[in-house]
Amino acid sequence: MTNVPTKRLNSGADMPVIGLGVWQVADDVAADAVVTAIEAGYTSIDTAAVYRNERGVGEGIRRSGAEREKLFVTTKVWNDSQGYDTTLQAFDKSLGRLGLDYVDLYLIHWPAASRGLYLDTWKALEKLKAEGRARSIGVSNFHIPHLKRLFESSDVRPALNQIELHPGLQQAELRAFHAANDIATEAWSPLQRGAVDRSEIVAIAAKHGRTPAQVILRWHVQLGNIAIPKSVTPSRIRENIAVFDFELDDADMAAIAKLDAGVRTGPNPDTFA
Ligand SMILES: NC(=O)C1=CN([C@@H]2O[C@H](COP(=O)(O)OP(=O)(O)OC[C@H]3O[C@@H](n4cnc5c(N)ncnc54)[C@H](OP(=O)(O)O)[C@@H]3O)[C@@H](O)[C@H]2O)C=CC1
Ligand SMILES: O=C(O)C(=O)[C@@H](O)[C@H](O)C(=O)CO
Repeated sequence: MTNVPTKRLNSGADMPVIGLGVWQVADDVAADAVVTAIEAGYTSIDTAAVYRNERGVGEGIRRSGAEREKLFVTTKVWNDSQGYDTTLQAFDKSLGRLGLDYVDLYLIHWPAASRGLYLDTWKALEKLKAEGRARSIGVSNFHIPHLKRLFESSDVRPALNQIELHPGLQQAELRAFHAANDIATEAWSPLQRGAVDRSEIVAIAAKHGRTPAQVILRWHVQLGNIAIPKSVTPSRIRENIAVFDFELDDADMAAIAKLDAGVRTGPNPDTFA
């Protein structure tokens, strides 16, 4: 069983640097994946209302027998629930589906700026944090102007920003902004949706006797990112956290830095609503 190191968030919470993602996973499969992951040593699970598998995640948590306090559960408010009252209602529904009485992290899933509601949504998250029902609060897919607007309207900084981030989209400017403002960077699609077999990555993997996915996840860890690789394959679930007993050297890190192509696999946060 692997022990996953944690990162201290500005909320004071310690978040595992690798967690399990469950986008596009049905309830029953999610439950099995969560059990496998917890048995392998994961304590962090990333879901969202829009994934429609919060019930499965909750079921997996209960089936695993893990103590609630040892787990770190993240969920997110979807775009069509943005707004103060609607976010509070969406949160209650998420908690009900998960079968939990708090989450460790609640995120605004997308800024959806054209809806003009993310500042109101943030106020709702502040209330949930004050009540202890969301132990940390944060955002996802926010760009620097979205974050600056949030800073102007609130003294509570997001604990993290969950963004698309992988070797093909390295987000240097946004990561530097996070670092300067004590916001952790969390990488979604950290494996570029499974496109791990680039020749440069394969060569580094061969050098270390590791898999390409492990090289990419180790790269995230060494950059200081939190990563949430998704897998429903038990061997891969285990593989993806076995990255704490080797190190990439400067040449490896430089070779991966060169793979940045600014290419998104997902929507553009400036326009997605
Ligand atoms: N905030 C946001 O807007 C978003 C958040 N997310 C979150 O991030 C998580 C991860 O992102 P996601 O888009 O799922 O993509 P990932 O980059 O995690 O890639 C997942 C794909 O990689 C495959 N895979 C997993 N491990 C390995 C491995 N060791 N070797 C080879 N292939 C592997 C999986 O296959 P298999 O399962 O068959 O093993 C799956 O096809 C999501 O599940 C979700 O929790 C994702 C998108 C947007
Ligand atoms: O998976 C998520 O968390 C997302 O928000 C995205 O997948 C998003 O829903 C999308 O890609 C829509 O095409």
